[in-house]
Amino acid sequence: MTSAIEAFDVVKKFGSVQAVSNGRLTVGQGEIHALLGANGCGKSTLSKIIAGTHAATSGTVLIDGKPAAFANPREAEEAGIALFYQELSLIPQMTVEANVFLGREPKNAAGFVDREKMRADTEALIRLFGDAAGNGLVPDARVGDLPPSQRQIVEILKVYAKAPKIVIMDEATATLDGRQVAVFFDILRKMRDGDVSTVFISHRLDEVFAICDRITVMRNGETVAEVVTAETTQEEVVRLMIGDVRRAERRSAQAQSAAEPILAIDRIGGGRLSDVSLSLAPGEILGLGGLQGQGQSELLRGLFGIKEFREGQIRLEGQATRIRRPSQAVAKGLAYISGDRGTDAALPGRSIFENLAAAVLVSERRMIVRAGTLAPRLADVAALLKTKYARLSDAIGTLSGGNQQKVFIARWLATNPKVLLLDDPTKGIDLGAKADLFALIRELADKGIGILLYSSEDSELLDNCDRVAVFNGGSVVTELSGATLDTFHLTRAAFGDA
Ligand SMILES: Nc1ncnc2c1ncn2[C@@H]1O[C@H](COP(=O)(O)OP(=O)(O)OP(=O)(O)O)[C@@H](O)[C@H]1O
Repeated sequence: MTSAIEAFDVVKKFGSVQAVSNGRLTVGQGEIHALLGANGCGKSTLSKIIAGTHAATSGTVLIDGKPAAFANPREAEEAGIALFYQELSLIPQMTVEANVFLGREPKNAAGFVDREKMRADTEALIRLFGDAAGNGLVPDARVGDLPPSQRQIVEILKVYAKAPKIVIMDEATATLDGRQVAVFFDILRKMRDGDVSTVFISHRLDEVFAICDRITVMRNGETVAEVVTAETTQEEVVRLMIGDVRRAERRSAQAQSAAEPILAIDRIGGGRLSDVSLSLAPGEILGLGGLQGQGQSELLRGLFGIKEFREGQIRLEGQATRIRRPSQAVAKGLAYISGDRGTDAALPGRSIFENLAAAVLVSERRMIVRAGTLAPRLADVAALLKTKYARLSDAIGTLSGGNQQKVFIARWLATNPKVLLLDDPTKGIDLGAKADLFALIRELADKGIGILLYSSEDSELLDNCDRVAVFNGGSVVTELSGATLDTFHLTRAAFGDA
């Protein structure tokens, strides 16, 4: 029997970025097939090539045994392929029915949009979800008024409204609750019975093992394995995802259990976060791990008062504390550094000196300073960071990204913080600068500062943290230290198999 999808030797370059270097995917008719791999390994790119959203740089895609060269998603759709977009494609100002049938509205004999049919068909689709659709999900509801889970259901319905033969579901369950996921899986199985083929992309191993017949694993742009779900284990699949990694040398965990925590957070919740409890010892580097967007940045931003938590308690050096604004956080000895330098940190167009001075001015509540008194203080801190600049009066933009980031760390050091909140601080900086930064971060920890570090790169956490709390769906699913602080345990917990 010919396969529904057969893709091989697929290469995709975006400029100098090689998103897919050797993609391969074979999906049978009436099969639910998982495409798995770490963040950024090329899953979305490969599936968008199959669905006609991207043109491959080279390679072969066969649909039902015939070469597919779709010029655009519309042509792929006409060939029976429907893609669920990770980044929702709905138009919030329009109704559910208008979104579901956008661009494909049913017409009556006179050639006008057949509103009754559109409504009836939308109702029938919503009924697929039964009670799990929840209140208010009706054809004439405005999509922008629906909560995220119902918007995601509308996106799913939009896919099935096309009566596709091949469906690509990219992170389609991300905001669904447990009952909605169960109903969605029933729908997937019914479609499978009707010979629809599904490519199922998910970061949740339990879902993959619950619903998928086979699993293709990608790593760094390459397909590395294809396995039959019933013949493998979650542990085996995690090993395929991470490949051969030599165990990182572990620094011996410092004896911190005796020390009173410098920061303790208890059952923090609200927004993406739910029931997060953590404790940070002085001198400790506590990593926040897991896949991107699982609540790590929200926690750091909340601690810095950028957005207040709805529930839970924070204690700083044993004292219950509320932090409503960044200025309060600074006054209490917290410092926050984000890797999004351009948006969060820089005073663009201003001098290195002004950028260095910003944090001191906030923490000391000073409006006017004489450069003469501040300059030596800040120059010392900058020197500590091995920052390479000609003059403090040069514009911040004259420094490389790595050196700019050092400036942003340096300016907080001048305020003598107790806790450093590092939010993916090395994003986009080069390897040498990273090594300098982490050496500095460890030096600061050795001075007794407590450090919370979120990094989107697992290796940074494994190489630099004393402990790592792994986030999944807004909660801490496990804490790794000592013998469990390795790639295998981190990946496994991040994918929900704690
Ligand atoms: N339009 C683009 N331009 C430049 N680079 C891109 C583009 N799309 C993807 N990339 C890069 O290609 C690589 C693969 O990305 P892709 O989105 O396919 O990964 P993924 O496995 O789907 O990741 P995730 O699990 O995070 O969704 C990444 O390094 C990404 O930054």
